[in-house]
Amino acid sequence: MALKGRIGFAGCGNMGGALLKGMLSAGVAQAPQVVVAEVDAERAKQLSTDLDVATVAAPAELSDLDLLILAVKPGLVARAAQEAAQAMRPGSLVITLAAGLKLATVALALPAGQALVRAMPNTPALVGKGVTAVCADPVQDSAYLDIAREVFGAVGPVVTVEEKLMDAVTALSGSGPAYVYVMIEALADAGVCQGLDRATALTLATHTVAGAAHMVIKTGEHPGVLKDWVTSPGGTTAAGMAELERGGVRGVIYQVIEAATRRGKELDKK
Ligand SMILES: NC(=O)c1ccc[n+]([C@@H]2O[C@H](COP(=O)([O-])OP(=O)(O)OC[C@H]3O[C@@H](n4cnc5c(N)ncnc54)[C@H](OP(=O)(O)O)[C@@H]3O)[C@@H](O)[C@H]2O)c1
Ligand code: PRO
Repeated sequence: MALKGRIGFAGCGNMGGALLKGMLSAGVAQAPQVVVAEVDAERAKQLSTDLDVATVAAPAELSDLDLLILAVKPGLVARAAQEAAQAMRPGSLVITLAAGLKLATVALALPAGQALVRAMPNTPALVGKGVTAVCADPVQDSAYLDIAREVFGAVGPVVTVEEKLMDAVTALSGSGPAYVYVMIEALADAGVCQGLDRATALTLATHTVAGAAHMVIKTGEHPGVLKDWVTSPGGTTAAGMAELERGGVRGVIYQVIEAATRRGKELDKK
């Protein structure tokens, strides 16, 4: 379904840009509805050239918005929200993408009663393969959460969580693509180490990760079952698995998610 009304972005870098491109490609928004406030002049020029959207230099120049997406770094959100607040129409919605920042913290920078949703998307939204968690104050009209689900539904599945779990979401799926890229890079490097040429190794590594993820999605099987399909008794995979376990990869992943979750909580206190 297409969104109605005017949509503004305050900041449109890696995440905002991925979301905007994904929304336009999916047809959930049309370029003439969108105005982007972006302080980076080069980035703004590229957005207007590549996506044909209107741009302004700062959130204070936004006007008449039905939806505002706050997509600046967490430390800049309060200021951008204060500047953009004058642009909001009655009945409008603000969506914050900021890692760590609680709804209550962002609400302090907005007029009393402004509808607000907190979302944690991820950058694969750019190619329509994102995944997003959303949350809102339970006393708020649930229609606003529906609008947010529509926005992010254009670029992948959307889950709704309690706000206390948003830092865990951020650690897992918000930051997660970076961990997977490291995995792809490491698989390719290790293939090169065994004599494969780099391009071949990268193709094999990338499609192995994508294919394995698709198997989980399409078959609905537990990843442990799918792992067993690959692992012949006494075979090559079992030999590799033994090294994975000796290296403590599962434990390291728990620590990674724990550290990133902790960092999310710190961001709200800065
Ligand atoms: N990147 C991700 O994977 C990801 C995933 C989920 C959520 N998020 C969240 O999304 C938000 C944006 O992250 P990002 O990685 O997209 O950051 P980013 O790439 O730095 O993009 C933010 C953009 O906003 C610009 N900007 C800064 N202050 C501004 C202002 N007052 N008005 C208008 N534009 C302004 C920045 O310009 P300058 O560079 O010149 O400052 C930059 O171009 C963060 O809150 C982050 O926690 C990010
Ligand atoms: N990128 C942001 C960060 O690293 C939030 C999730 C992904 O803080």
